[in-house]
Amino acid sequence: MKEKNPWHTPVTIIITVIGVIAIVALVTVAVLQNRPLPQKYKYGIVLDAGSSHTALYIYEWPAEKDNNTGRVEQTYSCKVKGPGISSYASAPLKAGESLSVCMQEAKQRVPGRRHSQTPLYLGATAGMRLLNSENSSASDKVFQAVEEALQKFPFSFQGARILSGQEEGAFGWITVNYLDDRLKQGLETKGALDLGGASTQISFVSDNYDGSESPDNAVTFRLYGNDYNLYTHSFLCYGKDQALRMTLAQQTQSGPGTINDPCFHPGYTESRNYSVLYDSPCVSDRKPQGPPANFTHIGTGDFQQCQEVVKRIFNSTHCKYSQCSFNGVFQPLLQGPFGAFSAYYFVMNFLNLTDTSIPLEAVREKLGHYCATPWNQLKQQHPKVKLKYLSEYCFSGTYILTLLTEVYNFTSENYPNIKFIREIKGSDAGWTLGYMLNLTNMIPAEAPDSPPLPHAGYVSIVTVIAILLLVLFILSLRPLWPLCSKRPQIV
Ligand SMILES: Nc1nc2c(ncn2[C@@H]2O[C@H](COP(=O)(O)OP(=O)(O)OP(=O)(O)O)[C@@H](O)[C@H]2O)c(=O)[nH]1
Repeated sequence: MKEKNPWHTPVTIIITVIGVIAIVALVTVAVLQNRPLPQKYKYGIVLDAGSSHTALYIYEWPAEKDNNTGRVEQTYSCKVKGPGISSYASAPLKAGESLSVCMQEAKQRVPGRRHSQTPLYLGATAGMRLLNSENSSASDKVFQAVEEALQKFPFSFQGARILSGQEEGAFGWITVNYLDDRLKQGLETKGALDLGGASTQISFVSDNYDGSESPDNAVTFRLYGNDYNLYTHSFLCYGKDQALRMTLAQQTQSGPGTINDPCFHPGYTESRNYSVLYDSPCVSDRKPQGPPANFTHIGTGDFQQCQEVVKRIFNSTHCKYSQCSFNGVFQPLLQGPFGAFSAYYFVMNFLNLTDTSIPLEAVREKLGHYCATPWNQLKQQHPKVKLKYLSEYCFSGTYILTLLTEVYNFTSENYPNIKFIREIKGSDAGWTLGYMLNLTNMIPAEAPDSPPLPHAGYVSIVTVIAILLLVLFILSLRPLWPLCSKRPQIV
């Protein structure tokens, strides 16, 4: 008689089939449930209303990562045609109109279904700070016009306001360190050096600064579980355009008809209007009495003399703190790497001086050579560069070098710690990203929970467990094995 194979009993077959189905179902559900969803994005728009011009930035981040950050990226930037909004004090409506081309572009770039949830911010910096201090009603009218213009767009407009110098410095520092992934990882931070048209900011963390000396320069943050005591200062009127006005004011104090300016190239001659030059709160109190309407601005192209003229706009005679940069402003010991952006980058990039491993002496020599280049020769060499920019690079380069080495006290040892940067990982260095991250609460105070397993890791673990279960299941049927392996006996 043929002995029945115990594997062929209906109960065993049913149990085996159910077990296999259960395991397959378990793996399938795990894989499907944890499959990465098609990415959905959110957007934010920030308008940087600077003294020299306005720029629009669009940022994008995966929708489900709101609170986890690390992934916000600039996807688009648009330079508004014309001057900064503070220049429209006498025709405020034009300030609003000037934004429309970039805003229309933003409307195209942000998907329509996201328009109403996309926050739109406008932050104004030193140009509006100066206008507000000089004529607050004119500044209010400019803001009113700008707000009315922005409200016409389908975004979620969150208001237009002037950033304080401290905010501008601190948000620039956040941007640089966020993009460098230094905050999330709790790494040593990078200082931020920002040179605008009307103000300049220096922000860094120093071990010898805890905010007790000169508390006005302190900003404290808790980001991703780490505490930071940031030193920051914004020098109003020390952006490169206003600094140029101040050096010209130094040289025209007695109201001459002609000035020989070492910061401009030999052969450069321009007629300038006294009223236009002194039409800024940075210099208006120094306007000479009864000057002629115009003066002739003649370049002599001498870097060393230019540096002497530039140095005169920094007052280092008084300091009530342990140490100061200038104008009696406290500055702790410089520490760590620095990112220098905005005009620092534009100017040093044009001058081919972004490589900070070049010894300072060689940088001075190069600048000396550049400043001495005749104006006509320079125009021929750079036919496509805006004449205003081209004429000012000698002054701007000298100003930057003087500010960094004579005022902030960078030396040959720590000058190489500076990196001149325009952008980091595709996002412009500047205050706008830090501002948006802050207003949208995208940088948590505490470190986010450790991330779950990556998808592939999760699937592998589930598969291994399923295989183990299958093996265990087979082993559990072991009592049937001897029967199964016994050769059927024929009686
Ligand atoms: N060479 C060059 N200079 C530029 C460029 N864009 C802006 N600048 C100049 O660089 C300086 C700083 O520009 P921004 O960083 O836009 O400064 P801003 O926001 O207008 O000024 P603040 O309100 O003081 O922050 C200004 O003098 C601008 O005229 C550029 O593409 N090339």
